[in-house]
Order: sequence, then structure tokens, then C-alpha cells
Amino acid sequence: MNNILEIKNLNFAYEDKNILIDINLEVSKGSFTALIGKNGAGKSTLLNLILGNLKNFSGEIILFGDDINKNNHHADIAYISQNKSQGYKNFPTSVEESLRIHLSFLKKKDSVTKYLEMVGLLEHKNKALSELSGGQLQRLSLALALIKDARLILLDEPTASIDDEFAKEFFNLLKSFSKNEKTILLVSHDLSKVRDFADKTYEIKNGTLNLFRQGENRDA
Ligand SMILES: Nc1ncnc2c1ncn2[C@@H]1O[C@H](COP(=O)(O)OP(=O)(O)OP(=O)(O)O)[C@@H](O)[C@H]1O
Repeated sequence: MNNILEIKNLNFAYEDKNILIDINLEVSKGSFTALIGKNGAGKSTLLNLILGNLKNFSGEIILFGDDINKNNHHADIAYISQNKSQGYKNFPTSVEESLRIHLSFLKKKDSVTKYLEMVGLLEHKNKALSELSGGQLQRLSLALALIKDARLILLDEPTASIDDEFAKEFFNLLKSFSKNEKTILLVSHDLSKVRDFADKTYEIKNGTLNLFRQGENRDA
């Protein structure tokens, strides 16, 4: 199975307001796909449909070869967003300890150091979660996704409040994971940040999804 996600003729409306119209998308294993679109275009709605959080759609969403109405594959998916990552600040623990707790919860025997190194948090391992910056919290989220061994990582505006340099580092990290068979699907309203990293970029506009071709609209 080369396609991790297939969306066929997807339509979704909030009450009588059409948000997504006849969306088709294929996301292949190990790819880094970006979805861009202006505020309110429907990017988060699409992610929520993929996550199985919204039910009243027509068309098909196929994850890992299964219709999501039959098997939602929650165990294989990680979802990372600014809001969720900020929430980790409330846990009164350190970076290292939080990863150790997750490993133990999932009965994994891997070393915490491996994950700290993978996401570039080794030097911050003794920091309290409440002391982490936005970018460091996103890295922590990524480490948790890796510990979970999620095959598909969905990210909603992961770099919205991170400066450009951190955002670039974070995207580079995602790119390196996609080369290692993780599949990345990321939504952003900021094309300039993602365009150098994604294998494919799609734009949601007026409810429809189309492949975005570099150079067609550099200011989108
Ligand atoms: N629960 C809801 N009920 C009704 N309308 C909603 C609901 N959630 C979102 N919408 C509307 O659906 C449209 C798409 O919202 P969505 O959050 O998917 O956009 P987005 O592209 O993620 O935007 P942003 O970049 O601002 O996060 C918007 O017009 C929004 O107001």
C-alpha cells in the first residue's frame, strides 16, 4: 500500500455553509504534503475530517487502506497543533520525565535519549515543560508522536507562533522524518514558510483543493 491517505469526492458543510467541495487527495507513504489556504479556507476542517472528529460528510476518506467509518486508525496517527502543544506547559514535569512517562505508558523500552536527540531537545532535557518556548513545545509534541510510532503525523499550523529560523529547523526535522517513512500532512496559511520543504503543496480556495504550483502565486 503506497497511499497512506486517499480522499475521494469529499463534501462537507457546517449546517448550510459548504466548506469543502468535491475534494480529492492522495498522500503517499513517506511524503511531506502541505495544505495551504487563507484563514477560514477549511484547512482545519479537513484535518478534523481525517481525524474522524467530524462525521457528516459525503465521499470517502481512506486511511491505511480502510474506510475511516470502519476503522479510524487512531493508534497510527499523531495530531500536533499549537493549542495542544501549549497545553503541555500545564504538566508539572521535566522534558525528560515526560518522555519517560510516555514510553512507560506504552510499555516501550527505548532510551529517552534517543528521542531527545531525534527532536533536538537533549540540551533542554532538565527543563520544566512550563519553561519551554513554542518551538520547543512543538519538538516535544513531535517526540511524543515518534514514541507513539505514529505512521501519519498531522500538523495544524505548527509554526504559527515560532520565528522563521525555528520554523525552518522544525520543517527540516519533519522532512528528515518523512525520509524515514513517516508521512507528514501539514496545514499552514503561510506558503513562504513551507514551500521549500514540502514534496507537494495543495491550496484550499473557495472550498476546492488544487495542487499549488510554485511560481503561480508567490504571495499566497
Ligand atoms: N464548528 C463550526 N461551526 C460552524 N462553522 C465553522 C465551525 N468551525 C469552523 N467553521 C467555519 O468553517 C470555515 C472553515 O474553518 P476552518 O477552521 O476549517 O478554516 P482554516 O482554513 O483552518 O482557517 P484558519 O487558517 O483561520 O485556522 C470558516 O468559515 C469557519 O468560520
